[in-house]
Amino acid sequence: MMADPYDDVEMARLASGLGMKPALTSLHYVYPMAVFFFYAISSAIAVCTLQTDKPHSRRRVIVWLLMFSILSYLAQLLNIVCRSIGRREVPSEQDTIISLLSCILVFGVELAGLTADSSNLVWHPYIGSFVMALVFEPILETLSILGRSPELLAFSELFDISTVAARYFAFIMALGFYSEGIWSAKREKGNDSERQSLLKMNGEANVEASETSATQTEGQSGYGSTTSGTSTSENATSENSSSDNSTSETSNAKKVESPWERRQRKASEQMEKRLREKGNYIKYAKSFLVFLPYVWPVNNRPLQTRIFLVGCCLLTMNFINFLVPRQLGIIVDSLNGVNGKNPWTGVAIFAGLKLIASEAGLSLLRQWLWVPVEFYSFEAISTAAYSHVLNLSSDFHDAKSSSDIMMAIQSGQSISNMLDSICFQAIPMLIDFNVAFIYLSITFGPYEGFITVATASIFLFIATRMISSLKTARRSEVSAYFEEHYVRQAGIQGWTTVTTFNQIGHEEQRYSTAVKNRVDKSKKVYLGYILAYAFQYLVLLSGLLAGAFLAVFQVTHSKVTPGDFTMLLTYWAQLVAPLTFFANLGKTLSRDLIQAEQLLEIMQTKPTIVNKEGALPLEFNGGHVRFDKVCFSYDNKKDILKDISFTATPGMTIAFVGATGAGKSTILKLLDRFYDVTSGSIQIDGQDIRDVDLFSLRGQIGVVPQAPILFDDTVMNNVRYAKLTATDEEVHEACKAASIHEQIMGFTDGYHTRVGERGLKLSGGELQRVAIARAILKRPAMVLLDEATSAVDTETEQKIQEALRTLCDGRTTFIVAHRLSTIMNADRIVVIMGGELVEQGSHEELIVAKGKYAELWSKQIFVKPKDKDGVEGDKTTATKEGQKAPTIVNDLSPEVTSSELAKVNSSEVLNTLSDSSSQAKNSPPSSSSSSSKSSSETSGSESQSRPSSIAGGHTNEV
Ligand SMILES: Nc1ncnc2c1ncn2[C@@H]1O[C@H](COP(=O)(O)OP(=O)(O)OP(=O)(O)O)[C@@H](O)[C@H]1O
Repeated sequence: MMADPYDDVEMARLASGLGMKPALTSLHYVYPMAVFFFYAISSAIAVCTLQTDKPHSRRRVIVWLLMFSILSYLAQLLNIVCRSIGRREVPSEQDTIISLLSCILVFGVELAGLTADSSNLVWHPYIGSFVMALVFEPILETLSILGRSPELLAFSELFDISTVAARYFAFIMALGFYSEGIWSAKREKGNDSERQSLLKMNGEANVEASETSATQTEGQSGYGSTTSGTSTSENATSENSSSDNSTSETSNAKKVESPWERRQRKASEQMEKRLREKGNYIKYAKSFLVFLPYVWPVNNRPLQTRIFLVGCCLLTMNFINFLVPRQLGIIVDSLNGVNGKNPWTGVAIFAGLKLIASEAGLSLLRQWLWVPVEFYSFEAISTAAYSHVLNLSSDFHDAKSSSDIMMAIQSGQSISNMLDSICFQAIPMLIDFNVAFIYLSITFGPYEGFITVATASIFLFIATRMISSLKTARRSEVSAYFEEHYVRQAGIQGWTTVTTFNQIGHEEQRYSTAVKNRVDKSKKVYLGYILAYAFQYLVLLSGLLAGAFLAVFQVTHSKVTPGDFTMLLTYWAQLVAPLTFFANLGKTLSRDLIQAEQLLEIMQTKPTIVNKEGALPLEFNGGHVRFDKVCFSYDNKKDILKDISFTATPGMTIAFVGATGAGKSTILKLLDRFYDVTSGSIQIDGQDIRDVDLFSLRGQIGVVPQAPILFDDTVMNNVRYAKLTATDEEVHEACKAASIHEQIMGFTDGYHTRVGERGLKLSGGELQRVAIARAILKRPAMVLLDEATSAVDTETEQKIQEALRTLCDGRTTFIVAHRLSTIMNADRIVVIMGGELVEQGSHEELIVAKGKYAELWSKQIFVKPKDKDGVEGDKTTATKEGQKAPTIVNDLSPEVTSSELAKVNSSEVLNTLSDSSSQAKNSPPSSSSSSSKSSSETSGSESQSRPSSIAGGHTNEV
């Protein structure tokens, strides 16, 4: 009679006789694990180092071959099951079954990776796995055959051997097709472009094209498209990435982009750009080390100790998470009398463990320890970001919208979030999961361990796929949400316009459409999530059922106790949270990363206007200002100022006249060092302003801007902003000097009246006088007035002129002005045209010179005197060349106008001044200084009848 071929004793004898059984068993476990680790690690490295491969023309065939290999493992498994059913016993080849199941899982994961729609797939993790299979499979099969007696070969063994051989062949074919695809790609590369375009008409090439277009479509979505690191890296280093980006920009340009979409797209593009620059994720992540001093409490021992204790709490929590289900099992066993333990003691221990694991136990302690650390990093990041932004220069603030900057500063929170996700959730959950896997494998055997890992893998795979499939829907929902927000905000902010134009109905309609759109999108996303969660829980349930069936089988065969079964169920319930968390981790991390990226960009921006090392404070000595061949460009492309040279002696008033956009305000900004000159230099009392301490320079200069901006605070605090230590009396005095005191006292709450956002509740004239009061309170050594009286009527202007007289008295003053009354009383008038200084001199000198200024001035005097009602003439006058002429407003009264006219016509004046006219036109710096000297002398003599050069009280004077 033939011996039972599957007699365990016989098998053990044969195998152990050959010493191969233990080796075979180990290899059964080692093989799938080795393939899995190789695949996981090499894929992770490929993602981190932004590796990509070109689209492979044989990908589809390789997918089919891999699918065949997976089926072959399944066939082997079925073979074992059938054999066991035939023998009416439980399969004894536990290691073989686990190995086959694991291979199905590992190669199944690879199959999913191969079929994922990514054209720039990195191939070496797959090819390496196939090679490993080619190495392991023959060894395993040989050991397995050697372990059997040759005479015992039955049909099932022959089937097994032929299945392995077929699979072996499939792996070889897969490698062959891979190499063939690489070679043909190389050959095609050598072909001319004409032939390549013809080839693209073929089926395979079309697949390639469609795959590429799929990637492009993903790239086109641009903003927020980096939820998966893989896709980011793929897009980032794709050969076509630049064209992708341009396509993306074109497509984005076509549709109207909301500010939110723009922000997201830019952040995403910025992240991709930096990734490309850095070359891999590791270097990219390293750039975030700039935040380390804000996150890690350097030199703060108490906080460092707290962090250490938090780490201990987390580890203890892991241990408790393991003890709780185990204790429940012990209680059940003690109730059943299995372990002979006292159930009361068991319950008391259980209660203690639950208390420690609860929100009132370790969790409370951990949070209590962590709160100061969390607030430390929040405080450190926020203040550092705010201070950094305030210290950045004008070029940065010109280029960024304030809302973008504010959003970026707030995103400091996302750095804490990222750390929180990784340190307090991801790492502890990973530990929990591994402990569960090991403990369940030990208690219930490797099948249970396999079920745990398989369920987790399938769950994570399905969850991440579902989340990414909902990405587009979610994105359009957020867009719709912001659209709704903008429509609502626009309606409320622009309420006056809406009401004035009688468009309330239109706005209501617009808003209801936006809300409906958002609700529709939200419903779609909501349903998607419900379905996704249902599916994920089905997977978990299947795993739980499989595990439970196995455990019940083992309980009924007395291999484990009912308590172990209870422990298993409790453990499973505990594992759901980590799995759900990991499924969402990629999404939350990439969102936080994009936000942190915005802050990183700002933190890496360096101010362009900085103090030179060892810069000394400005030594002010009267205020002798010299512009020496100053050239300037905002963008280093278009010249705004060209070779500007002039000097101002202490106490002099210089007025700048010129067409709008000529560069007048720019001159004032250069003087206050908001920007540095491109070439040439600006000196104050012989010191180059780039060499002196920036704050000491600005401390000496008082500015009254064209459109002053006030804080939404009281009048008192707004004026006091110029000198925070000023007393109420000093503020009152400054306001009196600015002729605004009486008006302020007339406000409902006097000096404690709030001025509204940006000073909205004040009139233009009030606003400018408050700004002048501020400048007076500062008591600057030099004054810059940028159209300080542009927004006011004549009466107010007179009051402002009085205020300015107080401010400018004895101080070197630079004025950008459009009013004749202001300009003609200046000691020096500088005419700027298209960024060039075309002439300079006093009013009389320029009239005699008959240049641009005289032309303009006479036009205003002759053609457009102020009418009786006080209506001003046109602000701009077109020149013959069609250019914008210097803007001067004739604000002189008819009486003054006629006396000025008489002055012009008086040959006496002309004769008197004709000598100096030659010096006026285009005077070089040296002559300019002499001219300025003569001017200052003139103004000095004039100042006897005119106390201050600027104010002078033109009505009296003329
Ligand atoms: N921050 C900036 N960035 C880039 N270009 C700028 C910036 N500020 C001004 N410009 C450009 O520089 C030129 C000169 O501007 P500036 O404000 O000095 O003119 P202006 O003579 O004072 O005009 P206006 O009389 O209208 O105030 C203009 O063409 C303007 O568009």
